[in-house]
Amino acid sequence: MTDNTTTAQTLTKQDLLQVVAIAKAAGDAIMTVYGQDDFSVSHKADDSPVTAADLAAHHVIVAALAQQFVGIPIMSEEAADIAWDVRRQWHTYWLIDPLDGTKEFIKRNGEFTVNIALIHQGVAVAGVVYAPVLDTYYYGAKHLGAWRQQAGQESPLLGAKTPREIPIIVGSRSHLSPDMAQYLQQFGEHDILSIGSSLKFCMLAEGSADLYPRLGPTSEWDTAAAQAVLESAGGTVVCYDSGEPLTYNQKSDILNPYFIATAPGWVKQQPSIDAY
Ligand SMILES: Nc1ncnc2c1ncn2[C@@H]1O[C@H](COP(=O)(O)O)[C@@H](OP(=O)(O)O)[C@H]1O
Ligand SMILES: [Mg+2]
Repeated sequence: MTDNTTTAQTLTKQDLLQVVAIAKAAGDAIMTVYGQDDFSVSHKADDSPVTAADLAAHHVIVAALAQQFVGIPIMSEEAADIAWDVRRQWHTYWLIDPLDGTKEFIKRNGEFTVNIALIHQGVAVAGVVYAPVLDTYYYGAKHLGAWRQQAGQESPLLGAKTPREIPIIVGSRSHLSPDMAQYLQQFGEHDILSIGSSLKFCMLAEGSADLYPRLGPTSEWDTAAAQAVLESAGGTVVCYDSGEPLTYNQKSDILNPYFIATAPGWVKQQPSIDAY
């Protein structure tokens, strides 16, 4: 695919694997910084941390996407100052978070990801999530399906085989909101797993967790790629207030509303009669 007539509908599996290769190149750039004894951390205007790794990955991705998918606009967390009047005209664009989970990167716990999403008419239609330390790729497109690749082996993402008796709920390692505890009261017995970055969506897609309620702030680039993967695997991501799918580029504000992500096949268990 080499021209700007490309739309989400014509993205092929080969195109998707090209984006996987771009994510790998960005991951390599991140790992060069990760391997250094000391790297400096600065803070952006919103006080979120940024490192040389975020910027290196950003440059790798932007250069490669611009070369391989000519004419498709790009928005990155590290180059987000694009006027709403400009980007509201975009029907198709790349939305990237070169390093999601910067706090986890700084803590060196491996729970960070490279995220590249293709947005078409407000919908995250394709995405690649790469966790370099875990050597794991998650990728998918709505019209193609979703896959995980580990140690060079690709397998389809299908969620959990049967609903679990005790659901596994995932939350942020670094940003657990007070609203979350209240929300969780509606569930009976459940297990909670904390993990950084967009890996939470991927855990739903691969069936290692069931529910990801995000009752706290995220930006559109934090969620787009992983939402595309999860929905391509059969899961859902809906706004907490409206129950409508989480969308992109529909408002000038880049912050997402609260949302609930569910694994493929998730069915909320009704409280058993013993609970009364
Ligand atoms: N107050 C806030 N406003 C906007 N985004 C926030 C935020 N607090 C956390 N986030 C987002 O949450 C992401 C990390 O998610 P998690 O806590 O699930 O690991 C961060 O991504 P970055 O690491 O790319 O900055 C950041 O964008
Ligand atoms: Mg992020």
